[in-house]
Amino acid sequence: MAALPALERLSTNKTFEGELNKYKFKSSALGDLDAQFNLFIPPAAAQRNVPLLTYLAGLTCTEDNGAQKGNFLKTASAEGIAILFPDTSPRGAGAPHETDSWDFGVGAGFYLNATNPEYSKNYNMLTHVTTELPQVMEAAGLPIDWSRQSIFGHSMGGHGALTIYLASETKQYRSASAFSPISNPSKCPWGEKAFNGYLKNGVEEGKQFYDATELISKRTDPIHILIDYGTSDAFYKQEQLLPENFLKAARDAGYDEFQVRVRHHEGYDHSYYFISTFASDHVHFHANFLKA
Ligand SMILES: N[C@@H](CCC(=O)N[C@@H](CS)C(=O)NCC(=O)O)C(=O)O
Repeated sequence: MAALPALERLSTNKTFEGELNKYKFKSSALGDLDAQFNLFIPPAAAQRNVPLLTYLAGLTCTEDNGAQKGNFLKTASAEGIAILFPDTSPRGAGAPHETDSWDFGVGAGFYLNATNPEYSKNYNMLTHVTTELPQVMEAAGLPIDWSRQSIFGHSMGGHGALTIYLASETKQYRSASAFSPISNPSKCPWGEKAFNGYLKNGVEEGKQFYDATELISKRTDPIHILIDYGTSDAFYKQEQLLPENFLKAARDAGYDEFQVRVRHHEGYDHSYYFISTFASDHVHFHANFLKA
């Protein structure tokens, strides 16, 4: 196996008695392009390795949106949980149409591994997030307890968190949560565009491997999922999110509200004002499982 790439630390900021560090490394999952991520380390890491919560951001975002505007760090500091903030796509691949629109290509990797040969060298955010980042961080000796991981995200990142959690046969993550997730991507315009672009067999392939509503129908074991969305979310109204489809599939699969909780909130929209309002609920939710 090739040697793991070194991490270069680009910045460090003390915050809530912990540290937010930004790193860069050469990512083989993303076709040897430079990749960046932020990592919040809570003060408890001075005593012991700490659990890791991975936050996946939405369309047009980078590793900075969640770290700067999510309002997760105060609760993560108090709970003794690290948070990993990956980027949302490869940068600089030069793949066809990757900068033509904001909902495909750069800033819109959809947390899958592309099978269309035009994208498969670079657009492998699934491997980047679930395998490569943990390996690179572990090799760098960062103070993480790798047996304790959970995952959450927003919009496209909510789709990523739910699908990664539900598809995982290795049970890498103990719980998943999402703000305003794209919950049934094979039935909405954002998902159809992504699947038809990145995947050789288009929406059919997406439906099989990367659609939370489809995936939950195939699960029977205990799961832990929390979803929040706002009723004034313009993308919800445009039927890009379809959380009702996911809820119905979860109930049809026999999951009750203790295993799959979907909450709607009057008047809230799709923005980080919504996310930051419910941020601490999500970190506490994951703490229940990460610290069990
Ligand atoms: N650029 C889009 C909006 C994209 C958008 O709302 N992205 C969400 C994720 S789906 C986001 O988090 N944006 C970055 C931010 O609010 O910091 C538009 O013009 O409608």
